[in-house]
Amino acid sequence: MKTLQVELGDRSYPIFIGQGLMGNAELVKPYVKGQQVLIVTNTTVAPLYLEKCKAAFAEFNVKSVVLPDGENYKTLETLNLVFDELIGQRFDRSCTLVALGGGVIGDMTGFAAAAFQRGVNFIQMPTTLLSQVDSSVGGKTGVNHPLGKNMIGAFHQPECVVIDTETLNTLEDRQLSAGLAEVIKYGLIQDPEFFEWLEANIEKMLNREPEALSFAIERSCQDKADIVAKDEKEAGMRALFNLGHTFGHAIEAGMGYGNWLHGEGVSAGSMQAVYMSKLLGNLTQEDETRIQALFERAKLPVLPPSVDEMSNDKFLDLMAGDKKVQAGTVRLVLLKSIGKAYVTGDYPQEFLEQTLTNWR
Ligand SMILES: NC(=O)c1ccc[n+]([C@@H]2O[C@H](COP(=O)([O-])OP(=O)(O)OC[C@H]3O[C@@H](n4cnc5c(N)ncnc54)[C@H](O)[C@@H]3O)[C@@H](O)[C@H]2O)c1
Ligand SMILES: O=C(O)C(=O)C[C@@H](O)[C@H](O)[C@H](O)COP(=O)(O)O
Ligand SMILES: [Zn+2]
Repeated sequence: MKTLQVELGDRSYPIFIGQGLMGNAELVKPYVKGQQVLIVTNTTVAPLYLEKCKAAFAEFNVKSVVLPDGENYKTLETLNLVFDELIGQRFDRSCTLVALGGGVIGDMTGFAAAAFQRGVNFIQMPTTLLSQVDSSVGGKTGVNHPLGKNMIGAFHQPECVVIDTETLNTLEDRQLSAGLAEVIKYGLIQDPEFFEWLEANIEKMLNREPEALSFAIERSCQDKADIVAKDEKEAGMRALFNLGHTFGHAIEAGMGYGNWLHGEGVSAGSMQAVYMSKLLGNLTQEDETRIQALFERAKLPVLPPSVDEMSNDKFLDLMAGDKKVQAGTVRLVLLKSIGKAYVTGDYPQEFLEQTLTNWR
C-alpha cells in the first residue's frame, strides 16, 4: 500500500492506494467519527462492492442508500434521497458518510456531507479510474443544473481517500478510457515527464496492467494534492485542472448529461484548447499531432459534436455560464507548451470562434 498526504493544515488527510483495500476495517477505523455510518452508492456498484465495503464498518452502526446510476441523476432531487435517509433514520452530527462509487457518487456524497446539519465527515472510496485519479481528491463536491455542470456545490474535504485498485477489474473499457482523459490532463498542465511516460505506457494502462495503473494513479494523486495544498478553493492555480473543461462541460450539458462521459468531454475539450493554443502561437503542429495521438490511443474522442449536433452559438452560450467567467469574460485554460498550462481571458474572440468552427 502507498500513502500520500493532502497537506491542508489541521484538515490534512491521507490517500491510501493499494490492491484489496476495500474491506480493511483497521485502515478506515481512525477516520470514522461517532457510531453512525451511511454508505452512499448506486445500483451498479452496490451488487459488486456494497457488502465488502460494509464489512469494513461492521463495528459501527452502518446503513446504506442506493441511488440510481448516471450523470443525469447528479441532481438536487437525487440528493434528497440521501437527506431522506439521514433525517429519517435520525443520523446526528457525529455521523460519517462513505462515498462508494465513481465521481458522481463522490461529488454527491461530499455535497450531502457538506450540507447535512451544516457539515459532517465523509470518506471517499472511489471505484472508477476517473474518481481514483481526480474527483476523490481535493474536496470539490456538488451537483449539476440543466444549464451548467457542478453549478451547485461546496468545497468539503474528506477525512481520507481509500483507493482499492482491484475495483478497476470490473470497470467497462469506455469508463477506463474516460479516466485516462484526466490522467493525460496532469501531463499536459504541469508534468511533461508524466506525459512522456504515458506516451510510452498508455497501452499497458488500457490492458489494466496493475503496475502501470498504480504508478499513474499515484502520480496523478500526487500532482493533484500538490496544487490543492497550495490553492484549496481555486483562487488561482487550481483552475489549471479545468483544462478542456470549459469546452467539455458545455458538451456534457449541451448533449444531455450522460450522453458524453465527463472524460470524453475533457478529451475533446482539451483538443479544442490545444487547437486554440496553436492559433495563439504557443503550440506547434507537431505538439498538436502528438497530443491528439495520445488521446486517440487512449480510445477517446478528439473532436467535439458536429455543428449540427451543437452549434457554435450553443457552445458560446453554455461556455458563458462557466465558473471561471469574470466580469463577462470567458477565461480558458490554454497551453504554453506540453506540461505548462495557464489561465487567460485575454485572447482574440475570433480565435475562439475559429476553434469552434474549424476543430470539428
Ligand atoms: N470533484 C472533482 O474534483 C471532480 C473531478 C473530476 C470529475 N468529477 C465528476 O465526476 C463525475 C464522473 O465520474 P466517473 O467518471 O467516475 O463517472 P460515474 O461516477 O458516472 O461512474 C461511471 C460508471 O461506472 C460505474 N462504476 C463505478 N465503479 C465501478 C466499478 N468498479 N465497476 C463497474 N462499474 C463501476 C458507475 O456506476 C457508472 O455507471 C462527473 O460528474 C464529473 O463532473 C468531479
Ligand atoms: O479539482 C479541480 O479543481 C478540478 O477542476 C478537477 C476537474 O477534473 C473536475 O471535473 C471538476 O469538477 C471541475 O471543476 P468545476 O469547478 O469546473 O466544476
Ligand atoms: Zn474533470
